[in-house]
Amino acid sequence: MSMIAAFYSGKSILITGATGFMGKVLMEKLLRTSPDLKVVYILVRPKAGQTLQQRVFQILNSKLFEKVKEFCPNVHEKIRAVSADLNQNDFAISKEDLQELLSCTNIVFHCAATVRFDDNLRHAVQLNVTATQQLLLMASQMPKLEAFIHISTAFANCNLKHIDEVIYPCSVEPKKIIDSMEWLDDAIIDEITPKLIGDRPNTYTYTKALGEMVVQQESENLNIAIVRPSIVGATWQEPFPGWVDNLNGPSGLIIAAGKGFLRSIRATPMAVADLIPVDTVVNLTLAVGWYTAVHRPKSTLIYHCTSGNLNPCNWGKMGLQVLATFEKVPFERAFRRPYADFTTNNFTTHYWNAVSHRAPAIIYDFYLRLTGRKPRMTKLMNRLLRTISMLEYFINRSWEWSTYNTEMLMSELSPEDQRVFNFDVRQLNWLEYIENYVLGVKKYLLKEDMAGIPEARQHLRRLRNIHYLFNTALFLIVWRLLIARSQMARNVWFFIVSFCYKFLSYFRASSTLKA
Ligand SMILES: CCCCCCCCCCCCCCCCCCCCCCCC(=O)SCCNC(=O)CCNC(=O)[C@H](O)C(C)(C)COP(=O)(O)OP(=O)(O)OC[C@H]1O[C@@H](n2cnc3c(N)ncnc32)[C@H](O)[C@@H]1OP(=O)(O)O
Ligand SMILES: NC(=O)C1=CN([C@@H]2O[C@H](COP(=O)(O)OP(=O)(O)OC[C@H]3O[C@@H](n4cnc5c(N)ncnc54)[C@H](OP(=O)(O)O)[C@@H]3O)[C@@H](O)[C@H]2O)C=CC1
Repeated sequence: MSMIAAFYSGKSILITGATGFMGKVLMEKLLRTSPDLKVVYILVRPKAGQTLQQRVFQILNSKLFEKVKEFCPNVHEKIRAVSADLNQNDFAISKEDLQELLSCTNIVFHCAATVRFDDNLRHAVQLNVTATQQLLLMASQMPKLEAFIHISTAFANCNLKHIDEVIYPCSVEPKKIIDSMEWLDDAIIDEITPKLIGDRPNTYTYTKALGEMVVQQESENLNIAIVRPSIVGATWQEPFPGWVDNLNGPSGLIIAAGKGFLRSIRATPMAVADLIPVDTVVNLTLAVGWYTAVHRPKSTLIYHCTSGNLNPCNWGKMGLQVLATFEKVPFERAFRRPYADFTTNNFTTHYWNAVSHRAPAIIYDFYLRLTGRKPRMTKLMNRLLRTISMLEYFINRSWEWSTYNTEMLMSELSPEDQRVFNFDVRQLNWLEYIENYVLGVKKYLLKEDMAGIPEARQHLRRLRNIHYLFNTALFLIVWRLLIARSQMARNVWFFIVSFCYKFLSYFRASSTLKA
């Protein structure tokens, strides 16, 4: 019997960010392994014209939740969606809901965050710092609370090269930042943002670091732990391999490469690709929840959920495997045949951006205009290049994360728990994982049917022929122009033609002699 699964039975669990990538997998695993839990409260906001109920209904009826329904047929009854917006004061939760949350919650998993790299500081602070502070305040009023688990990121301190499982202070106190957001106007905030974030690449990593400091300040009153995942990718094993439902991290770029838009990217092939499957993160998070509640460690423990020091894979190996998988399972309706390469300096990056990204987009838009359609490729390509520029920081560096606490926790688990809540990334076979990831992107993100593969192959063959035709035509045009304008080109041309003629004559003569 799993001790962790038994621990969550009968418990009331509060999850923020349950509609997000990680939150959904967390909720699924909890319900599947502990179908006797009392209730899962999820803080949800209405979004994109959908009510809370519609959002929850959509999630529970998705492919991800198919398996859980076998273990927990009354899954709908176990979930209680509470209307809440973490951008609002007191989360705009109704008094009755708040009362119920405060009096019943046993465990809190705080996953909600803005993960956008380009968010303005005000919004990132509101969600990643102020909302964390408010949630901790709520937690301090929960008499039955056993553990509060905060999800941070391994990149919160990406300005350092070696990162330990400790909280590193930021130069300005989070309380001061929160206060200043109240009275500073947007223009001034934008101006001071680069100074505040310092040598971090974006507001996301900075505000996640501030969020950790807020957690630390509350750690005397509460039983808290922090989980720091690195780049969270598709599921490895559970509930099935390859599940992914958003474009964050590598997923968006896998699509861009598979559809033939992405041709080159500035990346360091030998840099460690510190990817971690989402189900591994969830297993560790649930184990941390159990350990924190049952063992009540004296201080706030931080757990790195990373792969680099235990089972490293680099971007070069990952990129090659992604491309190899496109050969087996091509994506449908590609713009060009999938092929991409890494560049390593500014000059080649700009060159290939112009030649392989911008020029084909301009040509295609010209073709769209000619055929009376609206041009769209240049806009799409600009967006892709902007996305790449935001991710480049993470694919050109390597970090070392110590995993002492995570390994300690692994050794504390029973063999059954090590199996059910497996977070031992040493068992991960990267080539298999990446292949399943690409397949998952095709099936669950692009919603493409495997039956369409022959048609996709046929489409790629057509693209190859167009490519050859285009190159030949381009060569002939350039050559014709050169011959018309330069004596030297004419001389070279006559030399090649006479050489070919002599070679053919010799070949013909020698074959006649042999006969
Ligand atoms: C040797 C052989 C070489 C072979 C090479 C082969 C290449 C194969 C691919 C290899 C993959 C390499 C992958 C490297 C990836 C590295 C990732 C590093 C991530 C570090 C994570 C740090 C850990 C964390 O804690 S953060 C959590 C993760 N967060 C993110 O990833 C957020 C990133 N996204 C953003 O910040 C924004 O979305 C942004 C700024 C990128 C774009 O903002 P914008 O306002 O322009 O767009 P959106 O409104 O968001 O969306 C517009 C449009 O674009 C689509 N889209 C969104 N994100 C992505 C994306 N990442 N990639 C592609 N497309 C994206 C979105 O759906 C929208 O589409 P619409 O159709 O308009 O709706
Ligand atoms: N994905 C990754 O690569 C990594 C993620 N992390 C951390 O993991 C956690 C989960 O990330 P992930 O699942 O990928 O992120 P997602 O963007 O998929 O999910 C974010 C969640 O936060 C919720 N949220 C955002 N704003 C609000 C709001 N104003 N009110 C209520 N809820 C809100 C979203 O709700 P809604 O659906 O309504 O938008 C969503 O449920 C985050 O803390 C992130 O920092 C750490 C390392 C890497």
